Amino acid sequence: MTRTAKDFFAPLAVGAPAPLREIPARPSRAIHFFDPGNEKMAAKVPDMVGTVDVLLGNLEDAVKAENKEKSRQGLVDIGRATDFGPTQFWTRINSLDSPWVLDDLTTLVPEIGDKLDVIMVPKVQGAEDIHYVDRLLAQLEAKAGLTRPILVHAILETARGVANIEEICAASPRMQGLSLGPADLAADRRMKTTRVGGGHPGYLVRQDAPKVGGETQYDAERTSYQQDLWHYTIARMVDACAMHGIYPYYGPFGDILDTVACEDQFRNAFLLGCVGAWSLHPVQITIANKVFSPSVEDVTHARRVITAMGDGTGAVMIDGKMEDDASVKQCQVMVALAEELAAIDPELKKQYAAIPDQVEVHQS
Ligand SMILES: CC(=O)SCCNC(=O)CCNC(=O)[C@H](O)C(C)(C)COP(=O)(O)OP(=O)(O)OC[C@H]1O[C@@H](n2cnc3c(N)ncnc32)[C@H](O)[C@@H]1OP(=O)(O)O
Ligand SMILES: O=CC(=O)O
Ligand SMILES: [Mg+2]
Repeated sequence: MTRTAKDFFAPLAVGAPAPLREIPARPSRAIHFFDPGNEKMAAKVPDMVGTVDVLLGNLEDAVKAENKEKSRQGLVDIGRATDFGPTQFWTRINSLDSPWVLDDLTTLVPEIGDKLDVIMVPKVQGAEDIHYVDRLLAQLEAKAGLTRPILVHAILETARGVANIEEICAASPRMQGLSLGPADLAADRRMKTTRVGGGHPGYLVRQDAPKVGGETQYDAERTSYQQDLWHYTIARMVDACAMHGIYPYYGPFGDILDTVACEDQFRNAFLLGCVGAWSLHPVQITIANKVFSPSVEDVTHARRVITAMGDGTGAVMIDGKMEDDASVKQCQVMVALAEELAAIDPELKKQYAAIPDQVEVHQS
């Protein structure tokens, strides 16, 4: 028999901390990946605290098999030595079918479980994977005497994971969010690409061939438009996360030097409802912080609409556009995010604080 609603919020091991009833909305515009076993990267971590919303010590793909233990120990050392202040501290453990994951969890929880906010689980296929991690974490938390539950984030990077997205989101009160993993997902789906995220010049639609004198000119110059390979999956992920009160993220963008296309990909995700993206290189932190913070123009407009709409019902005209109960709700989302970010980002706080409140409206 499945667990009842009441059981859902009971700890899965005697002495484990009580599950959270709501996942806190903490800023996480960039989830910055570093290899804790790479001395050069690890040395930069203390100075990155406060400059990025999430620092994630990666133990999975991108860490060579022969370095798995070194990276795990590096993460323990960093976790013990670092005061993370306002920055969240996450890790990505090895996949559940790997020989390393059990040692990842049984080492990290007792050693630095009090510092870890979220554990990212790769290649999640269905609810059974989350149930396994959920119970094991409860046992380890109880043994370690932790007082706050470690949250779980799943990477959506298999076709089965996408098909089971709803049950994954609903599998545990620990579920914090989902990230799109476009590289593994492309391989698992047998997509014919060789990239880590981003678009593809071959995935396009072309303008119809023009007709001249009744003859269709198939050889004529025609405009073509590159399409977004990831639109379907991101949109699905956003809906599933919103429905379950957890947070969606775009994942990696592997073309580090193409900061322009990275910004576009991140912005598409932001507009569709994602709260952040992965950063693989320090240059991508700046991009994510910019893109996933509402612009001053958007916050200015949102505040004007909220002020004009009073109790939030009815319809008004602002700058020639109709605003009503539905658009004011979008504006509330924008302003709530701006306030949340202003609380941790002094520069944004200054920019948003300078926005005037006056608005001219015509009541309809
Ligand atoms: C599909 C997936 O699973 S994606 C997630 C897994 N992948 C990752 O986590 C990749 C993380 N990033 C990296 O490994 C590296 O950034 C690479 C390999 C992409 C590029 O590394 P480099 O060639 O060293 O980049 P570059 O020369 O520009 O680095 C400049 C400096 O930034 C440092 N740096 C690079 N990436 C990072 C990082 N993610 N975090 C902290 N420091 C970094 C470098 O060590 C270097 O330091 P130095 O100035 O002291 O020499
Ligand atoms: O882990 C991320 C991916 O794209 O694969
Ligand atoms: Mg992957």
